[in-house]
Amino acid sequence: MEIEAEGIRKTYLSKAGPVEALAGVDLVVPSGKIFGFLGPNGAGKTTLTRILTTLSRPDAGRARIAGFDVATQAQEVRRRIGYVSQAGGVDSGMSGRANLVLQARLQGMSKSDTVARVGELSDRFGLGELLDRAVKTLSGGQNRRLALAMGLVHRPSVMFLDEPTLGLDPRARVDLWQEISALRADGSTVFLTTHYLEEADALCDELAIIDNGTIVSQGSPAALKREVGSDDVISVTVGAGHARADGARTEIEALAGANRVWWEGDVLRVSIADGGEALPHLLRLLDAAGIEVRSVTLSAPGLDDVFLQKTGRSFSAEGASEQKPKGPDKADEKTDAGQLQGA
Ligand SMILES: Nc1ncnc2c1ncn2[C@@H]1O[C@H](COP(=O)(O)OP(=O)(O)OP(=O)(O)O)[C@@H](O)[C@H]1O
Repeated sequence: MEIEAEGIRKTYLSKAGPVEALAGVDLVVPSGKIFGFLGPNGAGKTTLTRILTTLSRPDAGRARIAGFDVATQAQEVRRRIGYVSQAGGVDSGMSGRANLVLQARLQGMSKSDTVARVGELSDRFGLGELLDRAVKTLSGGQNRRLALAMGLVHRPSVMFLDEPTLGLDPRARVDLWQEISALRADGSTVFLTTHYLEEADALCDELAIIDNGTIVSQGSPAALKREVGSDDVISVTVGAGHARADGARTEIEALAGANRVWWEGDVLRVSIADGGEALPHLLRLLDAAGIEVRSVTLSAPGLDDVFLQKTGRSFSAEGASEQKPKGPDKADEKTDAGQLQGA
């Protein structure tokens, strides 16, 4: 196992009183996988990431990376991990190349190894002439690619990415997903925090969902959705023949796995166990009844259904909306980042 955590607890003391960020977290992450740590804002994702990357100490519990204890063998851990925080750790006044070189030297790499590695990473991330521009002139997506390259300078086997696509437009987000998938193809383990449900679903082999400092569910996205057991919903917008459609209702209700059939205006909805399997049968029934079908959609249960069932609240209502990346001025980020760079 590449990452193991047991009983991790962390409470922050703030002026307003104690904030329990992690209330006993257990995790096991196999190597060579993309592991998603999904939860709404404030759930505890960054706190756990900082503990696993040796930047913060838990109040209780133990964690190991590649078999090394994060508290007592921090140097060993730091050699094996890369961490891209929400702030990115990139100095925006310097060029990308200067950032990469600085990072490599801080990691103790020789000059010749640094030059070779910067060249490799430049090719790999298509950075090219972007490397010689000041970082502040780069787009959000280019900036994230540079931050990812910086995290990879010392060839870590485990990458921690804290909200890697936060604030990016959909195109740049999908580009970055490809880069993250390529890390797995190279054999790295990726631990990724996100509050984007579709990102967790599309990218991760396995997921843990955290809420209020507690893991509420863990498994592959498909297994979590199966566990919830929600039906697919087929929605058919009908044209002429709407009135006649009710004549077919008994047969529609008799379709295998159908649990509920109802109308919303001119849209017929069927809640059914396996929508893909039932869809052709449903369309044949409607056709036989002389009903004009204008459009059809099939929606499968999503991770939002999993969150709803496990917590009793909807994910989107929990502040999981768009937000800006945290700046480097986030509490104790600067001082702690120095620890990792100095490793
Ligand atoms: N330095 C700190 N002092 C006091 N409270 C803190 C501190 N850092 C985090 N917290 C609180 O601990 C809880 C967990 O925060 P954390 O940043 O780990 O959540 P998160 O899941 O990463 O959120 P986000 O998605 O917004 O990044 C929140 O209630 C947060 O306000």
